[in-house]
Amino acid sequence: MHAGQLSEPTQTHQLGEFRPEQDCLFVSGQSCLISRGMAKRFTLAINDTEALASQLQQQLDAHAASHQDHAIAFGVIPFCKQQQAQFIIPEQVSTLDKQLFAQCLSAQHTSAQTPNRLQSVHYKQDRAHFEQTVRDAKALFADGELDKIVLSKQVELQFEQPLDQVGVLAQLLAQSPSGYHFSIPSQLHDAETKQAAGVLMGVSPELLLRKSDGQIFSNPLAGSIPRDPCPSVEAQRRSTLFASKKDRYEHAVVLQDMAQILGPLCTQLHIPEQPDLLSTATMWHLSTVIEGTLCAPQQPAIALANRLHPTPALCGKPTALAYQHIDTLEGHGRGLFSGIVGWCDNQGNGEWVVVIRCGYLQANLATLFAGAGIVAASDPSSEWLETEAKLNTMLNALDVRHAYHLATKHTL
Ligand SMILES: C=C(O[C@H]1C=CC=C(C(=O)O)[C@@H]1O)C(=O)O
Repeated sequence: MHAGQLSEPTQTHQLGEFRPEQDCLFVSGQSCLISRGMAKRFTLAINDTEALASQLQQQLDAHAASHQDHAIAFGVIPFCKQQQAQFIIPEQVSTLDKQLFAQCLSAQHTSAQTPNRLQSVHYKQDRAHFEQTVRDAKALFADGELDKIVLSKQVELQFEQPLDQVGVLAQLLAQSPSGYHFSIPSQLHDAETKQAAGVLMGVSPELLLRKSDGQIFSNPLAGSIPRDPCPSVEAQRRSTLFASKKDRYEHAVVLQDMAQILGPLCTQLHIPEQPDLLSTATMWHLSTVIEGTLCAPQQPAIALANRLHPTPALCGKPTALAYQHIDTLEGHGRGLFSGIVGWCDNQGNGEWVVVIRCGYLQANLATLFAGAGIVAASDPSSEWLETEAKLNTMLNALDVRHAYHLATKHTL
């Protein structure tokens, strides 16, 4: 594997079956990093970045020494710094071309699978509650305490039969040609609590950090508008988003925070003055590509990513205060949602993206997550609609978008 980036795909032969409950997938650009089997599975505390980086290094070095190989770990770091990160060092890792992997997955999926039939929808936080939290947050802005807070909801979708996880992943690949697809076997909290196992699966549009040869890259997103099938409406939405002072502010707060953290760690840091627009299959976002050269090129990617996480794209500003308010306003833990997911190796390389546009899949249950950045100019109803639009990535992949909207008509 070349420093910090997924290497050119090396494997062109038949991949064999991908089993989401035990194999890991991380897609970046045209390459997929795919694991087979678990050599080691462990959790690590994340509230001390130095300790996290050195303990992970020990695990990777031990694996590399016993296998006379280069070692890679896949990991998920939760939103809350008091919880534990989950890591898997696989028995085998390969890189594969994305199109080829998508074809293998579709071929694997041709067996007579029944469609996912939605039985019920349960909001952990319904529309009235969510909009009230936005109003409560706005009162905090008025007091001058906060600049920004990200508020979120979780929706539980119960199905008649166990979910066809391979089918959901195949759909994510087919429907979202860009973005960072991931599928990681994980526990809802951490391996210690022996929670029912599940799979965290989705396609994140947001790169938190990639490290390559002492260079770092990040692509924070903040400020959003849903896409529209009609080209003229779509053009109007793009210009509305680009010109929106509220969205520009939401975005600027993220960049300021990242510049404060990365600036002292870099000999040069390039942050363009104006954002770009980035599209996913369902949303437009304000987007900025950040590039920097590290003062200490040997700093491991995991340490940099854990230092940046959570940015104000997922938490708020000031971070600690926003975090406290999220805890009370949302009223339920986020767990792995709005954490970070990615890979790292024993040479300090790695790539981490934020855990959004995803779901946690367990047997007949899919728990989906969506959040929205709230600033003083936010409108509660528009923010709710933004979170509904963000759910569409997973609703499309589960093939229940229509059924979901019928079931929740009264909330729109
Ligand atoms: C929290 C989410 O999106 C973040 C990433 C991009 C744009 C965002 C926004 O405009 O609010 C959010 O900060 C989500 O998709 O659940």
